[in-house]
Amino acid sequence: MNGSSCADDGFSASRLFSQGVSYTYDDVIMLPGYISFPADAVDLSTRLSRRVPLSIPCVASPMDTVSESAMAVAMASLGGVAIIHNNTTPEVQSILVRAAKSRALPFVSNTPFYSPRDVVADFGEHEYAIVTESGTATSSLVGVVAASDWSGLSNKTNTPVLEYMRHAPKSASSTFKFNQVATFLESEGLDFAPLVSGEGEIIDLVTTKDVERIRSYPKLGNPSVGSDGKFLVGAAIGTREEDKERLKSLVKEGINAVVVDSSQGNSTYQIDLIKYIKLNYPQIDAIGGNVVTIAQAQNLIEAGCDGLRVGMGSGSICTTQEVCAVGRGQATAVYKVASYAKDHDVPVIADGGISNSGHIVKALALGASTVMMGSFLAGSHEAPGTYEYKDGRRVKKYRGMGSLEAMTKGSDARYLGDTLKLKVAQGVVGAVADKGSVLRFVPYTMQAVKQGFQDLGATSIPSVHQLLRSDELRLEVRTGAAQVEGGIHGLVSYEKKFF
Ligand SMILES: NC(=O)C1=CN([C@@H]2O[C@H](COP(=O)(O)OP(=O)(O)OC[C@H]3O[C@@H](n4cnc5c(N)ncnc54)[C@H](O)[C@@H]3O)[C@@H](O)[C@H]2O)C=CC1
Ligand SMILES: O=c1[nH]c(=O)c2[nH+]cn([C@@H]3O[C@H](COP(=O)(O)O)[C@@H](O)[C@H]3O)c2[nH]1
Ligand SMILES: [K+]
Repeated sequence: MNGSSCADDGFSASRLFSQGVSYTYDDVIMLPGYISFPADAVDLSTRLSRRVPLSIPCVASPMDTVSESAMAVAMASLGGVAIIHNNTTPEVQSILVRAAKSRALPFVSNTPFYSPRDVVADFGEHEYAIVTESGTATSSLVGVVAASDWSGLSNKTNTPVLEYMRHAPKSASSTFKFNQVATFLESEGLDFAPLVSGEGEIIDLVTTKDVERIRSYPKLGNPSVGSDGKFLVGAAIGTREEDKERLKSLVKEGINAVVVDSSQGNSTYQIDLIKYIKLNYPQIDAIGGNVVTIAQAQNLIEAGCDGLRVGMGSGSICTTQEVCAVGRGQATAVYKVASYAKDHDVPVIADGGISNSGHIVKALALGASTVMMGSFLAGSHEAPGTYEYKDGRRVKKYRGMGSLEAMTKGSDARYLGDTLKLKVAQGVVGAVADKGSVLRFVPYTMQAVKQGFQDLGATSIPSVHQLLRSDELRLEVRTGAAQVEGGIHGLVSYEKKFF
């Protein structure tokens, strides 16, 4: 044979990933395809698991510095989903799910509640407080206090709320969508309004500032809403006997999917639990993991899982590969597991190691249906915790769930009093830079992913999977020098702005 053909250019994934080398996203590069459509024509809709559709392939990781109620409502508003972490009591985790499920707007204000008889010692950073008969969300609304009302008091330590609150404020329905709330505040000429549910529970307080903030972000697409008409919310559980009780209360709160959280999912504990979930809660999608091999995936799929979480040691805070010498390069892991899972109609979540939009394009092109992110979302406005300053930079704490600090946190008996008497960490505690709101940077990230798909010649996630399976997708390994060349290099200084 003379000359070269297209089939000689680059490698198919099946060939590239069968040479005994563990590759990660940065090791590989994809060769461009043919463009016959605009980037905006790319459709990123997908599935988290067998029966949970999403309009964007983004999942917030079940970590206590990433996914609580505010992340859940923001991700669902964007068309993604968050998995509420389980590093807390079942009661608190259920409250976090309920708070997300009860909202229809992409924010949670954490406005405090007081009774009229209370004396406010410190208003903190809050702008408003809600006053109800008994000081709880479920008793009747009597007023609202603004921080300015409180700060103007001459005798703060002796004045009950009743004496300076604003009486009987007009409230809006907690089921109002963003535009309805905006119209309501405008037409009533209000600066704020409590949001009240049909059952009379006070869900939150919305202000014109919130409306302006949300308006300044890119327009929201199709939100993730379940058959109950509420935001899609997932939750994580462990594999202990007591996790069955935890699951029971999470199901009561209406979770749409449960993630069985473990670094090594191929265990008798997880297999038994997945079977238990499928038997007792057939309506809930059960996501198993983590796995990085076909054999692990096979066992969890046989147990009945509806989704698979792929990644071991690839996370930014992970030390598993260092500590246990077990894991796999993330590109290889995603490709191998997805190649097997697709034959069983089980979507794959590429978990960990995502630090830019290119990694998301690669994960999806290698067979994943979604990506799960920790550090990428942790510095956001919606992540739990408050901002601090480190060396002049605004940062938020981000920690591994296998870090000593997370393992010994408060009430969780998962590790305390365990058979494992000597605790060894598999994660670290760190901090990530302030990234602003996920409502702003996730849409830009998705636009970048669409541009990557356009370059590949794929109009959707199923279509990029088709390119992969037909061997039309061509890849190569990048040498160290090629990786340097692919990054920013040779400049005396530069400013990197993503959007
Ligand atoms: N994706 C990754 O690479 C990694 C993730 N992590 C995260 O850290 C956290 C902790 O992970 P793991 O330590 O793997 O948690 P785990 O709960 O799966 O395992 C902890 C220990 O308990 C044992 N165990 C679990 N269920 C049991 C049962 N019913 N009876 C007796 N023993 C049982 C396990 O075999 C293991 O020794 C998770 O949030 C996980 O996602 C940790 C390390 C790596
Ligand atoms: O080895 C580990 N030790 C840990 O303490 C730990 N905590 C989380 N994870 C996993 O990392 C994922 C998030 O990774 P990224 O920050 O890279 O998105 C998460 O989604 C998890 O899969 C851990 N892995
Ligand atoms: K790592």
